[in-house]
Amino acid sequence: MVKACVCGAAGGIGQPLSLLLKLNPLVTELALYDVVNALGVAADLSHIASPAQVTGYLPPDNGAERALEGSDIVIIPAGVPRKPGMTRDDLFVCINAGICATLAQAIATACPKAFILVISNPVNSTVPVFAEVLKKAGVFDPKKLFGVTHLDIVRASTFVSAVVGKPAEASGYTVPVIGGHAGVTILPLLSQSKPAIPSDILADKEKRDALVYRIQFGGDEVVKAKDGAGSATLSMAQAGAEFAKFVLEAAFGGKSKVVQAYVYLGADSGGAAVQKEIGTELEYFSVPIELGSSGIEKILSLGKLDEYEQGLLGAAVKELGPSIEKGATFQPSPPKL
Ligand SMILES: NC(=O)C1=CN([C@@H]2O[C@H](COP(=O)(O)OP(=O)(O)OC[C@H]3O[C@@H](n4cnc5c(N)ncnc54)[C@H](O)[C@@H]3O)[C@@H](O)[C@H]2O)C=CC1
Ligand SMILES: O=C([O-])CC(=O)C(=O)O
Repeated sequence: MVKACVCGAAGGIGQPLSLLLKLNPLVTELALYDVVNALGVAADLSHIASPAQVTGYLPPDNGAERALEGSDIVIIPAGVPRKPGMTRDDLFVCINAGICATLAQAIATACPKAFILVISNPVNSTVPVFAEVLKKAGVFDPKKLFGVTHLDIVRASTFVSAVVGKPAEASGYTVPVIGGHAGVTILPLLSQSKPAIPSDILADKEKRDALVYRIQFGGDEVVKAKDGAGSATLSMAQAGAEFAKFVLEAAFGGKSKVVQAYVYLGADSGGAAVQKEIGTELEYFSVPIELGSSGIEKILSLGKLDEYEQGLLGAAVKELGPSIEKGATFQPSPPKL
């Protein structure tokens, strides 16, 4: 029996993400929480013939806590998306930090042992918000908190295939992406791609710059194309559902998996060795992790970065420091649920 809860389930990401979770055979109970339309989305999905029993919850009568109660995994795409001209950082002050703090508090009360997958932006700061609220409540488990950066990995794979000139499905490029989830903090390790990217592409600075830029600013490409109607929703839903599947298969299906996610590297996390590789004691970074039955089984080495990637690392670290600080020091005056 596996209970999944989606917070922000009626939104652009929330709806297709909930659909994909409804289709995941490991999920037997799916609770959908939102401040609007959660009951409608739940009724709609409940007509699909798959194992998960779907229920919807709105804020009245502690709806968030009732939705979260006993959840094994919570996936959070609640909050406001970007419009053209905005950075992800603008969303923090806007409202998302407060929403995240409120939901973290509800999780601490209702399902403190759940795996927590944070999609709400800016991930570089919202994950520290979650960690701080959970720490204060005495229930923080660094092995179970993930900033979802999986869309960057999905994009890297797709864009590399396009440059190499092979269909994405057939070529199956897997490119590790480390760092954070905003602009230059997104650090694709093209030199570690499997299969390897042809060396003439990596050696061509202009081609490599363009490829790296597209991966780092893929989110902006969608924000611009949607022209005021939000940011990536469908690709994010697919990436979020895939990442959730990896976590669930490792926890409940006996299948361990190595992926990258934005995780806590501070005290007692097992992150000291990777902090040495990064060259600073940043408390959060997207790093390769081995998933197992209790979440992060092991934080793994970044592997060898080539000279080009070493150059990108400096810029990523410089921007991440203040973003983490902002999240970690956020003083919640949460909106009413
Ligand atoms: N991590 C990543 O790679 C990505 C993150 N995002 C982020 O995901 C978030 C959601 O994006 P969209 O789904 O496009 O936005 P959306 O506006 O379509 O949906 C957000 C949903 O959250 C709900 N919501 C607002 N306050 C809430 C609260 N206190 N509790 C529960 N639900 C609440 C809204 O009612 C809405 O249904 C944004 O912050 C966006 O920037 C988007 C794409 C990729
Ligand atoms: O760009 C945005 O605001 C949404 C996002 O995080 C992405 O698409 O990577």
